[in-house]
Amino acid sequence: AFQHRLWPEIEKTVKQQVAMARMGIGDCGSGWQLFAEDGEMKMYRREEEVDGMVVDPLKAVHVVKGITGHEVCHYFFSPQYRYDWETTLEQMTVLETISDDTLMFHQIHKRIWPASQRDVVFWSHMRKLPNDQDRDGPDIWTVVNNSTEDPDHPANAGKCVRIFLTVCLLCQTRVIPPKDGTPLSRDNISCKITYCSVVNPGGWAPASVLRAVYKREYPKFLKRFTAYVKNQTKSKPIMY
Ligand SMILES: CCCCCc1ccc(-c2ccc(S(=O)(=O)CCO)cc2)cc1CCc1ccccn1
Repeated sequence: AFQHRLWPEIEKTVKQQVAMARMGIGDCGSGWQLFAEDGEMKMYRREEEVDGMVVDPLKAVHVVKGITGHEVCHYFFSPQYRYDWETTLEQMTVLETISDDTLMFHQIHKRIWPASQRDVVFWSHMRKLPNDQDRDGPDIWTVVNNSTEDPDHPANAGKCVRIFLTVCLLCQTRVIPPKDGTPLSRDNISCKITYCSVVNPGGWAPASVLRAVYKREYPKFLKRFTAYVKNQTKSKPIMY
């Protein structure tokens, strides 16, 4: 098939991000600190600064009943649903359809006082991965979003400060077949979600402001997004 100019970068980044997402939190010596918890959802961050800017890596793990990894990735990847669950989104444009599982986006996020407004250009790729741990286990699905350049949307040309991010959503479906051999229902499935992100906020923003924004926005985002997927799928056939 025709190779898009971004394909080598996409391949490399997906493999790298999936490997990192699969790594556990490890013991507390690994620098991961739990900063938010809500039921099955646990959010960790590492405090890191680059040139005095906060670029704290974030890793969230969540287990949600009644949905599959394919469904979670479908609603995360597909542009037509994004305004429904991404509350900080002011504008989203699909810049290029690279393939049916790879898109390029420009997003302008709502301004968060006192920092200046941010925007981001990134490619987004959705992929099913073989479950190499458990051969006959359900597949693993992932979406990787990674900042990229677009000549028509140069960084910091307008009112927004350009941010740079790498995001990996990794989903592992779990099926517990009913004892009595009845057909599978949503009561017998759950999805283990790992969400990893590293965001460079671009222009300078006070560390206290950034950390407060992330502490407030990330738990809200993951809870709202997963509740959205449950609600969208509850009366639809299971998409494995
Ligand atoms: C002063 C604030 C500077 C940071 C603002 C910022 C930075 C990045 C992002 C963001 C977060 C998740 C993605 S994604 O996972 O790819 C999904 C597609 O939208 C893309 C962009 C957003 C926001 C705005 C605040 C904020 C922080 C977290 C979570 C949600 N909102």
